[in-house]
Amino acid sequence: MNTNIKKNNIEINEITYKYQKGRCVFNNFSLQLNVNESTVITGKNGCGKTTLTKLIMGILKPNNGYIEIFGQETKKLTLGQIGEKIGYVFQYPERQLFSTSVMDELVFPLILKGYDKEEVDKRAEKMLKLFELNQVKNSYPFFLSYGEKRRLAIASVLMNKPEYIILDEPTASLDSERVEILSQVMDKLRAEKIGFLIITHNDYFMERHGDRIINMEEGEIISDKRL
Ligand SMILES: Nc1ncnc2c1ncn2[C@@H]1O[C@H](COP(=O)(O)OP(=O)(O)OP(=O)(O)O)[C@@H](O)[C@H]1O
Repeated sequence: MNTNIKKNNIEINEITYKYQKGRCVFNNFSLQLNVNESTVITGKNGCGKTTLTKLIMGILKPNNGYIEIFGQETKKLTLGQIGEKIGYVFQYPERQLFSTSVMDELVFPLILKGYDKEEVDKRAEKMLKLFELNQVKNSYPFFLSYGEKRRLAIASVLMNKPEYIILDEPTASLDSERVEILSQVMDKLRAEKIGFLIITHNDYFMERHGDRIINMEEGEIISDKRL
């Protein structure tokens, strides 16, 4: 295979996954995602969408088969190495917020990695403005509204400038105005050739952002089309 194609792919190859206390979610499941594209995955609750994203991020490990991101097998990478390349916005934003202020939530991970404080602060200020979080910048993330938490979760993932972004139900609890703000940020990222994997039930969002739309049912792909 051409190595360039491999490098631009997330390759999910014949994976089987069963939760310890649950049924088999995937049985011999394969899928290739082009990281320069925006792919939407949709499907009924419980069909395995979130499980798939967690498998790609290395949070869950397949029982059989393998997953490669940018030409490297995820089982040979640490969670941190995967997170450097792929930004993951959780379905429930409170699960990814851990700092004591909104500003810290944005800057702390990058400061820990040794980035220049001035540059990080500048990037954070841009995010606060973009996601309308300026007024709560000193608040404890735990006390934010659900919509604010979601916007903060997305902003903190973008701070890292990932090459690919997975968004699990990004429009849940955002009003239409804020869906539009998010859409415009995503348009800008697309212009910078950043691809997405978006899990959504929102038809408007799907059509606006999907180059490719995959419909799943019980751990299987039932349709896969390009818009
Ligand atoms: N920790 C877990 N332990 C056992 N079973 C689980 C666990 N998490 C999810 N499941 C089951 O695995 C299946 C797939 O769940 P998953 O959350 O991936 O679906 P989904 O398509 O993302 O659903 P939703 O749209 O509701 O988020 C479901 O039957 C679910 O009940």
